[in-house]
Amino acid sequence: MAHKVFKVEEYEYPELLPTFPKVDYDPYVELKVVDKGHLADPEFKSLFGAATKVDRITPDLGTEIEGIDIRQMTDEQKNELALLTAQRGVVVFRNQPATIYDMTELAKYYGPLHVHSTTGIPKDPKLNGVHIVWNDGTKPFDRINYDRSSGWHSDQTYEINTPGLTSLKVVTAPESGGDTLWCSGYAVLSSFSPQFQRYLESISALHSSDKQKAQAIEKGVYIRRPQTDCIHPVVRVHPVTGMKSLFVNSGYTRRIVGVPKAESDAILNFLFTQIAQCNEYQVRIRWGKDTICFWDNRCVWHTATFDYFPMKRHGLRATPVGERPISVEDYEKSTGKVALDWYREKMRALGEDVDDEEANKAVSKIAGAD
Ligand SMILES: O=C(O)CCC(=O)C(=O)O
Ligand SMILES: [Fe+2]
Repeated sequence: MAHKVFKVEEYEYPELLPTFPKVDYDPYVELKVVDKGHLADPEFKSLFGAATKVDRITPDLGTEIEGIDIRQMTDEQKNELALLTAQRGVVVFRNQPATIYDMTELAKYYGPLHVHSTTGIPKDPKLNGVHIVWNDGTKPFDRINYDRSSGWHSDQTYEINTPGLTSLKVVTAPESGGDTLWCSGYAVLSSFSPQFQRYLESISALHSSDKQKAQAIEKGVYIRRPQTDCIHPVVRVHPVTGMKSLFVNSGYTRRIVGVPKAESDAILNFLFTQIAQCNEYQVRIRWGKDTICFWDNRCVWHTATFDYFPMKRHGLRATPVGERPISVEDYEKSTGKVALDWYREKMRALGEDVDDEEANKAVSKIAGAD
């Protein structure tokens, strides 16, 4: 079957299509980033006070806010957005005239921008910190080779400082389809037994850009920074919420370090499957004209949906990096606080209590241990 041809000259945003310049970036070194969420009013008075509607899309993650133009936010509102996204995982704004230049300015408020080493960037060098999502709608989705579980990922976890408060605007959305899903890393972790959580808290994993680089080489794309791999704790603590989040993903996590390969494979496969299957901890957002979604890449995963052939889809992402992932042990040592468990905090907020002893007993009963 002959595929239709995409004509740049007929397209609305030709200047925002991906380019692959032959430039060399320096390798990343660790950056000190202090999260703006620390400065926020926990009651969100500035942000919610100015909003006309605040809707919790699911009980556990995703909030949609109406009545705010993100270009006009005060510093107080920006700080509250950081805290809200750290708590709710995803925050959605509709009808936003903000351009990718506005989104880039806002992202810089939160931290240094991540500059990608292989994916397409707009030709304006001022936008070299922008990641482009682009599907020209000329090729049907490859159903045969698609690895379903590998769709779920968090962004660029092979870096030392991994992305934090990320925003995406789909400037050309298909008429229907092309939704994005997010899943809560806090909630998935808390769904495991206390024993298994303790094990996960004690290990680290290798994250790699290997596959992304190999794909780029296959397409003849120039690699703008040498390959980066990094070892991170499997459970990281969000510095603002103090909550533990599961931090492995099928896109970039290759190996749990220091354990037999069979154990690493079994555990990673189990975790990746859980992420894809926990629909009670997921939210699915339909893009409309001028929708902008913010997510906290430290505590959610995301995946796109390829159901829109032969329509086009074009997204622009602004990505500030956060702190180098903090393990439970380091967090507790450096702050003197106990890292929090999402489910316990949720129950506490509902006036209930959860006893680990009880949970342990329940688990051993199910396992037939007594
Ligand atoms: O296209 C999407 O919905 C998400 C793409 C993505 O993974 C990203 O921009 O990081
Ligand atoms: Fe992504």
